[in-house]
Amino acid sequence: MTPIDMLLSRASTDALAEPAPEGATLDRILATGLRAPDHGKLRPWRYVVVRGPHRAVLAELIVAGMLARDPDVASKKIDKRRNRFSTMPMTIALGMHLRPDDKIPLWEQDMAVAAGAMNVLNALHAEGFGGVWVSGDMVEDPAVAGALGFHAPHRLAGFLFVGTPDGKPHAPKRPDIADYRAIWDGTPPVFGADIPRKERS
Ligand SMILES: Cc1cc2nc3c(=O)[nH]c(=O)nc-3n(C[C@H](O)[C@H](O)[C@H](O)COP(=O)(O)O)c2cc1C
Repeated sequence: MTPIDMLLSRASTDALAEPAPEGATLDRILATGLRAPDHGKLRPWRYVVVRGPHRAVLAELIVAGMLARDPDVASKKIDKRRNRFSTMPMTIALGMHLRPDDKIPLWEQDMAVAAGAMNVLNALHAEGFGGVWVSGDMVEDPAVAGALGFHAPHRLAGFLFVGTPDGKPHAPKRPDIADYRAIWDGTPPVFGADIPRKERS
């Protein structure tokens, strides 16, 4: 598979089984995150790997936050979240070590973290693993972020669920690049993606 075929074939999935990457393989995968563009060399990426019995501890923290925010939250919702966080082979909390007073704007720091996460997802795929980036109200929960080591202004950007894809094909239909690229001719381009389907020729 060429490198571009590898990038084009990556697909998010939460249908994940053991094994998840470990040791030197995991470090190599995470090291790709640190190759993301990073204006000002602020190095905002932080990865917290949650494995084994600690998954259930994180799941309970997340559930406690859900109940604190809404004591009437549906038990189905709680069960689903508890189950996901305690059974995914591995969760990687995506931390953002942010510097609000730096001359590099915060949005650029956020983007460096996002670019790093994308590299990690691609590296997982390249090594035969899989994953998905998830978020939700727990990302904003200071108790969850604090337990993982992030106190304001530092914060979470979400979680990667990581493991080995369950074997079923994960090949979602992708949009056509023709609708998302333009060759600029000096006038503002109109993208096919922004034209309602029924109005497209
Ligand atoms: C910051 C961020 C947060 C996301 N949060 C969720 C989420 O909570 N739940 C979810 O199903 N997908 C979430 N997604 C989308 C998935 O990660 C994924 O991109 C989507 O399912 C499409 O799959 P693909 O990556 O194969 O295109 C999030 C993506 C990003 C970038």
